[in-house]
Amino acid sequence: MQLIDGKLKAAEILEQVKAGVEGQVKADGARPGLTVVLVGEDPASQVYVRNKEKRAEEAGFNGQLIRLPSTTSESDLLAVIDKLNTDKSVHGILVQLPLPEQINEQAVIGAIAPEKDVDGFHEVNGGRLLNGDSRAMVPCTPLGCLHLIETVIPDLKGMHAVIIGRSNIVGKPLSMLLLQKSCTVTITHSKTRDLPNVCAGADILIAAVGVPELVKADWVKPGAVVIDVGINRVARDGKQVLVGDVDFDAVRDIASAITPVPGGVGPMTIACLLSNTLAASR
Ligand SMILES: Nc1nc(=O)c2c([nH]1)NC[C@@H]1CN(c3ccc(C(=O)N[C@@H](CCC(=O)O)C(=O)O)cc3)C=[N+]21
Repeated sequence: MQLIDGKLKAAEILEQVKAGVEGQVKADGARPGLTVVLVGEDPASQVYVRNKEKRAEEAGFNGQLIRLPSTTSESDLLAVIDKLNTDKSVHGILVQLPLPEQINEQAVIGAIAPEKDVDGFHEVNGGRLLNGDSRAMVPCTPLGCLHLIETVIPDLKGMHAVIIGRSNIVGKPLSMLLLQKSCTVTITHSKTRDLPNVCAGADILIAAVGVPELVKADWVKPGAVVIDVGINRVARDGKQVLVGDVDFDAVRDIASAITPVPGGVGPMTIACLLSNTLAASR
């Protein structure tokens, strides 16, 4: 079994992005800028946002974090986004999800200028991805998954990819990326009948449901490539640990290659975010 090292691949991408950022600064004197908007104090969000800031700084971006109280109204948040949309020093805008319940997420995402939507969540970018339009800003986690898959399978033509999870941020966009690479794509979800058996037909199995260690050994075809998008905090022996959606210890000897959690898809998400931001600044 080959361990797919997301940390290493992410570091490679970040080196390239860093060089691109410096090139961009020399070319037009302006440093690419990423603004992250964090509403409320969700502890997991705080960790992610801090990681993003760190990586952005290392890669030479102008990073800005806007913290707003959890009581912020939708119209106040929309006003902040309006300002960022017209600010020429801001090339990428990321509004950390989830948002507090008084705020409509789709309305907020739809208010971001599509060319600054480095998450790729705006409906214009979703539509472009669906159409295979190269102007699409592609969501970071699916893009990171694709890069990791391509490190072990350079030519994806005709491969059967099975995705567990149909979310707007992972399952659906990833299905479009893999279809574009001429995979045969199956999207499964909570109502799928005989899920283990469907998964066992996969050459490439991607788990993105948020159920700790759902995927067991007999769900995996021998030699399959397994990508674990899950990040679940669970208690084990009185300690908090991170586990994925795949039962790693059971599956590792059946798969030909597998991503770990942590150190797999997570670091790739951040690397792709910064690569999207560099592209936005161009
Ligand atoms: N608008 C928006 N865009 C996002 O991209 C977005 C978001 N909202 N909300 C939350 C999720 C989650 N997310 C992660 C990114 C990196 C790691 C990551 O680097 N994880 C490390 C471990 C981190 C740890 O130790 O907790 C790893 O897997 O190795 C995890 C999770 C981005 N998200």
